[in-house]
Amino acid sequence: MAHMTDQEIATQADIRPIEEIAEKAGIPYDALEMYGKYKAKVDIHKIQGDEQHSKVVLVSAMNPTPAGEGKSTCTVGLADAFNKLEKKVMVALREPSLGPVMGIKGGATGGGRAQVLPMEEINLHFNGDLHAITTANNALSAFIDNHIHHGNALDIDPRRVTWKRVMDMNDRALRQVVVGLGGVTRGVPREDGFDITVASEIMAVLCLASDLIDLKKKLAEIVIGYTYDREPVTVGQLEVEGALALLLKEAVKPNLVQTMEGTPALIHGGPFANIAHGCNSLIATNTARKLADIVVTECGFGSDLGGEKFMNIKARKGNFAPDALVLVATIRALKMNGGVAKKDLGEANLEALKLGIVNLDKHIENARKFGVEPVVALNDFVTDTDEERDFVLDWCKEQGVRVSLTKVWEHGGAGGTDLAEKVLEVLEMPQNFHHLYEDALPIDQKIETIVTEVYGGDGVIFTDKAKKQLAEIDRHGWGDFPVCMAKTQYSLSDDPALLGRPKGFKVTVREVVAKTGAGFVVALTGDIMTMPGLPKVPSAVNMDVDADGSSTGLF
Ligand SMILES: Nc1ncnc2c1ncn2[C@@H]1O[C@H](COP(=O)(O)OP(=O)(O)O)[C@@H](O)[C@H]1O
Ligand SMILES: O=COP(=O)(O)O
Repeated sequence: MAHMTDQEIATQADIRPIEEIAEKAGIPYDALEMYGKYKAKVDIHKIQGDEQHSKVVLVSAMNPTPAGEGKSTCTVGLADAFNKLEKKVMVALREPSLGPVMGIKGGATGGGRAQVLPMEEINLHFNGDLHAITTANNALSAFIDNHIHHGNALDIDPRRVTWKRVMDMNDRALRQVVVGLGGVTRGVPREDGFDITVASEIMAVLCLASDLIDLKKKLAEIVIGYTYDREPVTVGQLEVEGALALLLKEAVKPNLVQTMEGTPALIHGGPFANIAHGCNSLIATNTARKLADIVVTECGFGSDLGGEKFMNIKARKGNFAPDALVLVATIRALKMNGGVAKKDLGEANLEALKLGIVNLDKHIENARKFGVEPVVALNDFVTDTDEERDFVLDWCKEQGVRVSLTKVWEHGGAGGTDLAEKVLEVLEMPQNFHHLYEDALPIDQKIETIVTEVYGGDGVIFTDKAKKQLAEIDRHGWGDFPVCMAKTQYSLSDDPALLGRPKGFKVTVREVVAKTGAGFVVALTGDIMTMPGLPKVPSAVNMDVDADGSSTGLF
């Protein structure tokens, strides 16, 4: 299998009609809205069940290499392992963005023998949710500029429109643009810019809404900018929340697909975890909780990003708690955190491993800060050496943390049964989950808490701009919102070059932006960008499609 690509493996897999998968999941046929033979959307109002009976296993990771350490792969493989152990299990994943697909990161459907199917369709347009979110976001931009053009009754200051256009592609050329050029018939000139769709507040609102009506309520509460008197202007004041909800009425339904071993999977919502909250939707997770005894779900990048935001944002707003946390680690990521250059990560290097393991140590500590017991999944690469594997396994045992040499990429569910057994031990333990901070803590202190407790930093430097924005947030009464940190995924700090377990650093917060529809405040740190750029040689150059529609190069 080593010579086969993920796409080749997925294409050769035995895929079942989606009705069979729905039946296995306990989803009634009349709740399905078919999207071809192998995909469907689910009408959640036709799903019965008690969410509280389900156990939630969250899959996070250590700080990753640019390729990713196998969270999606281990999420799928662990669920397949539970399936092999005859547990009633479902997977809840985020859906891919075309930015990383065409760029460098790849898709979000797992890998090897631990993938969700149909991989090509999921990684390209899937059921159209990302396009619907892009359209709703940009329709709002059009409504804003149209309002300003036609008399501006709400007195919107064109210099203070905070709502940005989006595109689901990495395009640095669109980070800053000017719209409304060409004279009086073409609108009012103003600066604008594009974010990538997965950083849109529309995405965040869709992921945190409980249903379509709640979505519409959250949409109405989005602040799109400020008046000349610095007062916030909302979507509700533009009276377009109904139109936006209409554009999203299909996208708000979760998508049912399957793993290569026939385990039911709900894929819905796809915010990145470095620039957004990095968790799939509450609708999908709660639907899975109603249907399955165990839900395996993932969050982006490491415990410092997706993990922290799952605990402090998604679990808080969803009023539930994770029952176990799987920390995916790889020998290659440990070596990178021990100072090995990316090009040399394939070479055995025990010394670097000993240095880099401090990064994993911090992520184990982070899990326990939330009162959630971690299980380390050492995601095994065929290039790893026994000496390296043994060092990590022995180290974990010395630290008193459960660890499993996980081979789901190579063997599917059969490669994850040891991991599943260890997770089951944790699921038997009493739940001790707690948030890191209470709602009433001021925003700046929430940020300080995250930086010192989760990142291991010494404190926060707020720019003058951020300080002014904090004061405005307090003035408008948004201080109770949780915080969504926008930070590099490579380092615990805001400096991507600081690997391992940096100490004595401060994080610089350059901007603090209230997302009043989603109900959180985004703190932009370091040089993080909300519109990524493409690499010099994007993955796109390896892609092709022939006359019968069969594609190549989708990793
Ligand atoms: N154990 C493994 N051996 C080889 N390749 C792997 C392994 N685990 C993951 N991969 C590959 O690494 C890439 C990233 O995996 P993915 O699960 O998407 O990571 P993440 O979700 O953490 O970003 C995928 O191409 C996948 O096939
Ligand atoms: O938001 C980032 O998610 P991954 O860790 O799955 O790339």
